[in-house]
Amino acid sequence: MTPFTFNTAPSFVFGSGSIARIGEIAAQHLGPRIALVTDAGLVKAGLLGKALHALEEAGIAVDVFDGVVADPPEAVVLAAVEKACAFDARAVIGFGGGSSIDVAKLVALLARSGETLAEIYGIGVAKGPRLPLLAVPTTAGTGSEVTPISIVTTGAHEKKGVVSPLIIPDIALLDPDLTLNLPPHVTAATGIDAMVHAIEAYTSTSANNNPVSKALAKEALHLLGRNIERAVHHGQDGEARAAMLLGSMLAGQAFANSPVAAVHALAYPIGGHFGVPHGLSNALVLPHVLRFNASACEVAYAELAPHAFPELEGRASADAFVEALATLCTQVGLQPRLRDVGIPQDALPLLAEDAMKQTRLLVNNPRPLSLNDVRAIYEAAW
Ligand SMILES: NC(=O)c1ccc[n+]([C@@H]2O[C@H](COP(=O)([O-])OP(=O)(O)OC[C@H]3O[C@@H](n4cnc5c(N)ncnc54)[C@H](O)[C@@H]3O)[C@@H](O)[C@H]2O)c1
Ligand SMILES: [Fe+2]
Repeated sequence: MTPFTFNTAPSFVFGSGSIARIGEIAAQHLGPRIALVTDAGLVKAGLLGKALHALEEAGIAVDVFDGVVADPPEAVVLAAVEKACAFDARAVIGFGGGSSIDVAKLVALLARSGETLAEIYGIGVAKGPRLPLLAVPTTAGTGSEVTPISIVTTGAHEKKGVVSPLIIPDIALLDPDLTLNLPPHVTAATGIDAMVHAIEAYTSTSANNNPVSKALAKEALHLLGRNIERAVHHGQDGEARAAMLLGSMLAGQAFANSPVAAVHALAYPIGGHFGVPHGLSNALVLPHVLRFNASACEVAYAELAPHAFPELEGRASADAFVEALATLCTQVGLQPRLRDVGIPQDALPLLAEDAMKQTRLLVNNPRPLSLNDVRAIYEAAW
């Protein structure tokens, strides 16, 4: 067996109602002075109330930064770091979707290490140390609570990653109740993102693709594929929400160690230039990238098919898997074409050029892509 390394968050707490334990957990692991990073939508939705109450009960001083926006730009990260430093925070909580958790990771790092954001982009560049960090996901999508990744949008509309084991949270607190009121469209987009993490981790050509990631990817698809429609159409279904949250975390663990590839490389420019949510960006290119990859993934896609789609048991093939995914994206209400989200056809060459800059992801794709291939995929997706 090929040697490999597997890193994940050292501890996580999972369960309905577990947010009530945040005070006790923070007191034990984070200490009495915490910067909490979130977005205003979550505050408005009243999602923070229980957590803040529990933290207060535990005698913890909390400074809330609620300025995170989707696909967070650099300025938001810098503002959050500044606020945490002014408060003299000794630990950080990221509370929200991938955007809030990604910003929190960088706050924990930059507020302690003195490094600048500009100098830590890339794989394994950050030096640390960082402040203790707890992640509380409120979407079932990115798996950011267990990944070594933080994605930031630069001034040039490019989505850049800070990738380092240093920013894997110390603890993740996963309470599916927090996701019960997630709107259907966000549930759908984030759920498809999680499925893409599992698929791309499974077929990643990374030298560190490994049997643990593969096992996690299959289990993740099992949970996500069987529950995404229920979660979208019956948002208050606690069992479906729990399965989605667990599935997204398992997919996160999988791709944290066997990194994602061309679906993400082609999705990022869509988010960077047109503000299309990350999961929807993935869904828009997913069937087209997988059709391109299919000749190199006949076996792998056929292996995954019955995990995500029980109806494909006994008649699984790469083609059936790809078409079932395309159908699923429309069944959960996601727009099928780039034109449906307002992307003009003359923007496709720019998107293709930017996608080619995502070399850290493209190197993991099971079939190599040229600029012409990427253009053709965007054309097919338009
Ligand atoms: N770090 C990683 O490993 C990783 C992996 C994939 C994607 N990402 C990044 O994560 C970001 C996307 O994160 P996301 O898809 O979780 O979305 P998000 O954090 O951008 O949130 C999307 C929207 O959903 C709302 N929302 C979140 N939780 C809610 C809830 N429980 N109830 C009601 N509304 C809620 C938010 O207020 C926001 O408006 C992108 O920047 C993407 O590039 C990171
Ligand atoms: Fe993703």
